[in-house]
Amino acid sequence: MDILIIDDEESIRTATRLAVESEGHYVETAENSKTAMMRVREENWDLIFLDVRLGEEDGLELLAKILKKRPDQLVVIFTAYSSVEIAIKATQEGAFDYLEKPFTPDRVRGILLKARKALADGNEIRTLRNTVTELKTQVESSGPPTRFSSEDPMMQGALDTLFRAAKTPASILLLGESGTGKSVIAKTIHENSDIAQKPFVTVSCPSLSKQLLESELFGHVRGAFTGAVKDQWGKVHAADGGTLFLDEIGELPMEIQPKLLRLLQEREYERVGENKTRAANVRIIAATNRNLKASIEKGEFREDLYYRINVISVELPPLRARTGDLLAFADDYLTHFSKQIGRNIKGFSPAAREFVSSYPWPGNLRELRNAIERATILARDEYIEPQDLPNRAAGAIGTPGAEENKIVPGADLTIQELEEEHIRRVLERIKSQQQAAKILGIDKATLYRKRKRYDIA
Ligand SMILES: Nc1ncnc2c1ncn2[C@@H]1O[C@H](COP(=O)(O)OP(=O)(O)OP(=O)(O)O)[C@@H](O)[C@H]1O
Repeated sequence: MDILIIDDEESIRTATRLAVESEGHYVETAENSKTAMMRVREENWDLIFLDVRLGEEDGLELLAKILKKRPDQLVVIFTAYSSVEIAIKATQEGAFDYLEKPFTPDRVRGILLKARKALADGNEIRTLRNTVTELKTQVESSGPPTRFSSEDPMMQGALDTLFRAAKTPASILLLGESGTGKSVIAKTIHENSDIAQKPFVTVSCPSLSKQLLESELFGHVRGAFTGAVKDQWGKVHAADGGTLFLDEIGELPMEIQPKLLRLLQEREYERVGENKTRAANVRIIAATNRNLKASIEKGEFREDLYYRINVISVELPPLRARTGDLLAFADDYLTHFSKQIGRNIKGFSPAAREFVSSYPWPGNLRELRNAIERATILARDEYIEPQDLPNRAAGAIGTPGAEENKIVPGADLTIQELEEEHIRRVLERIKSQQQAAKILGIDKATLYRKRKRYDIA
């Protein structure tokens, strides 16, 4: 584990360092809260030991700051013998455990074991969360029928290229705004390929930490990192002979990019913590809503990797540019959802049709689909009316009933509605996901999950 010891007394720093290092962990120390916070901001620490009294400074105040920055951080508080109240207060305020001074190496060992277990459990929970996201995506895609015809020349060209490329082993890069159907197309390309009988495996690049993502892709061996309690194969192995779909590849951390490049160039990879080189036999389809050329310029994406995945690249136009297709999608969704919930909705009123055609649908097909599903449930009559469509859409074209102004703290809103609207507005203003996540006080992976949950483009 990587461990930070924060104490103003040199003797305690040294004693703890020796006890921890003798167990094979990496240790750094800090003697005041300023240095400590700097290291907390810069690095991920598996465990932090923190003295409750840091000279003139209050260790509990520092605890609060650390947990604000990193809510899942494990912090063990050093307390003086018999100050039980402080130990209780610290654990109530989020400390993982406490250690009474003077302590024995055995007690430190006990805490290290407990921390290792907690980290392993945390990793498992994160992996499970990711699996749930995947399953949700699968359930979502088993919804309404998919339509692969278009009135729009750009979309026709894109579909033509994709269906021709499907039969070849070439890597494909799908570009387009969120919700334009990149994941659905990736699956369809696989189903129309010669390897359709083999697995189709998705990796969501932003939804995991760098370390978990690397292990998710390539697998790991026992002991490769904290929480790697047994050998595990990755998704490259799971997709053997089939297609590996890298969703949101623009979010792939720089450190993993050379490994993906090697996978594409040499068809080789290694599991994390192992030297044995393994052969990879997968076809890669990647998708992103980012401008990868701009990412290259900013030094966030490798140019050589870009050229490797860009063999066949296809841009899916946003829904607002496919006006000729809008109503066809809306009708498909309506037919599907009214059948699903057993309602006999005959169609859209002329005003609702006008509405659907003129709203820009920034969340693209995903937003349209959700709006129609909701309208099918809410419709009072046999025809969908504008007021059955979401308020956001209504507000956008100035229809009475717009409720934009009701989105204020203290109004009749659920916390979720408030959160959704806040995230939406920050993202409308701030284009960089990194910066938006910073403003919102969450990490990029959490922002990604929330965007998916609320269908925010
Ligand atoms: N060809 C299609 N026909 C009908 N509906 C579609 C089609 N493609 C996508 N959709 C609908 O839009 C939803 C979003 O599609 P998808 O997840 O593929 O978008 P995406 O571009 O991958 O989004 P993101 O960038 O956010 O991952 C799907 O769940 C589906 O309901």
